[in-house]
Amino acid sequence: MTATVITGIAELVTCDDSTDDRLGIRTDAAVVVQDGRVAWIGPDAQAPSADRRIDVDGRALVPGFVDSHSHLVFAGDRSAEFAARMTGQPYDGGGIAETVSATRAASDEQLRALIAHRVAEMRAQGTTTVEIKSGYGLSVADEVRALRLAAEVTTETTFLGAHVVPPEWRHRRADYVDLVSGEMLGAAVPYARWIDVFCEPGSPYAFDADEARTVLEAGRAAGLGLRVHGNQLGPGPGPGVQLAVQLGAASVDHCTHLTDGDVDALAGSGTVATLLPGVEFCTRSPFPDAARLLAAGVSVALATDCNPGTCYSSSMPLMIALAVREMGLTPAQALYAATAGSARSLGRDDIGRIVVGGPADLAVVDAPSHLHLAYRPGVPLAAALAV
Ligand SMILES: N=CN[C@@H](CCC(=O)O)C(=O)O
Ligand SMILES: [Zn+2]
Repeated sequence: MTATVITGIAELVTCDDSTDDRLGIRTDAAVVVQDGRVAWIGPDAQAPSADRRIDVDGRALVPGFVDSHSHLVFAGDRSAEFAARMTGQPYDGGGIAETVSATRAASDEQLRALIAHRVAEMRAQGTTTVEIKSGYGLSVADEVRALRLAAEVTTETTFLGAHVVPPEWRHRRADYVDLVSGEMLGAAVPYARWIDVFCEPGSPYAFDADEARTVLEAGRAAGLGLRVHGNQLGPGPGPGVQLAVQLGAASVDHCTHLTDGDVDALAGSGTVATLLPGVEFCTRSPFPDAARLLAAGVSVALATDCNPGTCYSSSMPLMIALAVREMGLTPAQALYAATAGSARSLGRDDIGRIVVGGPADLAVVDAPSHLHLAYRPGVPLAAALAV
């Protein structure tokens, strides 16, 4: 039962919703951690003695980031696809098949090492919870393997057998949808908490609204929570947001192209809009207007979508900076979306906040306030604090 007191905190961001900006900022505070949980928060001058002291020496302490959308289980390299895109090639999801081949060819040990490296990279930038999707296996055995390996590092695992129709099934789409909603789902369920679908009607690779509904309803019947990749490729209305709201999905992710009707539907729902600004950045797409979503009363989350195709970045601070610069969020709104907002998209109220009794998932920012996360883009200020 070792207790640690953290002192020297210039700004403590609790995200306890107690203030107008929802950050619940306290200055001159100290935090005591015992057995991995926050045991006490109070004025620095009244900090109790403890077995161990960490002096953060005038830095900010914020909730560890919650990265609620990632695809970390993959092998291979698509940097050439990125370079081609920067010369004008559009993103259409076709490159996913290349990652599927490389991932199937990798051994468990190779994939485990790749995942561990990426998770460490995230922690080094302040992320303490990560959701990880399958979706580069696309056979029963390869999807189960991806989820089994993901479950070794997180409880937030998502079955994405409906990422794209793999090449060997492209002329039998309906049969692939049956496989995903039947045998593959049954094998995936023991390792998954969520099910997700890439719903994009104009794409030859992704799934239309009817196909996506079939997969999601099967997932729900099997006890999984629902998530949707929706309204990414546009322009033009995509059915992903409407489907997510109709089915009561926890989150619809991307939301790059939204109609007024989509915003209204989200505002009247419990579905979180998870924005992935790294994708717009890396695919040269228009950024969605996050301020418009918040003004309408939509719950907004931020995540990296770390994946080899549309955004190979593991950096939540970069997402915060992009959301402020390109999506109209204030630094406070962006930080909230990257912590408590993202936790909400995972149906979690125990993470993304610093509260007594909650887990000590903490990130230290090498600056006097959270403002520096957006103010100093690309500078490695944030890191998870090992207590
Ligand atoms: N849109 C679908 N899936 C990923 C990209 C996957 C890839 O291109 O490898 C995304 O979230 O952007
Ligand atoms: Zn994704």
